[in-house]
Amino acid sequence: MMHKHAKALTETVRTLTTRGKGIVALDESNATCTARFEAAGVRSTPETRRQYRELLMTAPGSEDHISGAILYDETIRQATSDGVPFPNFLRARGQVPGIKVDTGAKDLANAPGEKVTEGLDGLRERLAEYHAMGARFAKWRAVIAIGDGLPSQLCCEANAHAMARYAALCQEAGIVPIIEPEVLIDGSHDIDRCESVTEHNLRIVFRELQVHRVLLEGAILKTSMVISGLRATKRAGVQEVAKRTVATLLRCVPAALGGVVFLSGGQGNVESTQHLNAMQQVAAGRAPWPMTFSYARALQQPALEIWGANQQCAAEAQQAFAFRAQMNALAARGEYRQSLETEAA
Ligand SMILES: O=P(O)(O)OC[C@H]1O[C@](O)(COP(=O)(O)O)[C@@H](O)[C@@H]1O
Repeated sequence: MMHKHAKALTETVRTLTTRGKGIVALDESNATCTARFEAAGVRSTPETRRQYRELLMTAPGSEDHISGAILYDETIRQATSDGVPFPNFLRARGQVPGIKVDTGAKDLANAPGEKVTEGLDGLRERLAEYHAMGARFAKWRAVIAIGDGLPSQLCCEANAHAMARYAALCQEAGIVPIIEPEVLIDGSHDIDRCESVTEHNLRIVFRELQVHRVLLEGAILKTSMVISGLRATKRAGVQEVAKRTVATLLRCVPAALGGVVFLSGGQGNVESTQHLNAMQQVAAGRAPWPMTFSYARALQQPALEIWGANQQCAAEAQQAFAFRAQMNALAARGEYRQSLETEAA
């Protein structure tokens, strides 16, 4: 069956995964944004959130490295200080505006310690509105926790089902779905455990996408890396993470998929860049889909610290953001070297 929006969807995928560019996630829900602002010493209000997102979106030079930005419902309705709606601003700069459409991960009934992501109610209508505002891609994040006996089959299946329904509705609206099943880094598990959970879960996700007739060419996977738990006694090194992640993706992700992007999930900034670079090198000539970044924290953190300490330092914060975007853009080509971090300083 030819999908009625196949052409538009695959074009959006192509723009988002342009070689040497990646996606910035600016879609923190108000609760997450407030927690990050408070840690940086900033009061979280609609206006401070708008100022901060404007600072990042308008950072000079970042447009060379960023293909699209994921916005939050509040943000997509906001505008630059000159009154240009954010989605219009992005489009004028050649960047694709995107929108987070899930309404958050809630406790999953009968599954203690596990969550299911909500947001399907009214989604068709919300997607039509976002499309009219200029959004051409969307994001939905499910969280899979590793623990004693976790994740359960129930949790993986409930989340995959919801994600597939979300993806099908997005494509019906001419919007590229980013499907983000995040295997959380929290815990003391080793990399073997992360690999088997990631593999098991990805198989369920792609089976469900197929059941719901999702056009793989018009969809993007946003995944966590195969990595040791944060509290693991012996954490795997950069090369190991790269090899395991690429091997797992090659095993589970159909070749027809439009692209694979990574979340940073609590890794350090430089660490996230190193991992992307190493994965690109490991995958060279083997991966059938483009791979790039879709980081929130790993792109924003230095900028937020500068701006949080002194809101007069907006230009410096912008430089810090554009710099991380540049480092990750190099990593997306497999051309990053850690010495570039200090050379620039
Ligand atoms: O506020 P939420 O919905 O919990 O989302 C948290 C963040 O997680 C992400 O999916 C991934 O971000 P990180 O790269 O910081 O892990 C972002 O897109 C999003 O802003």
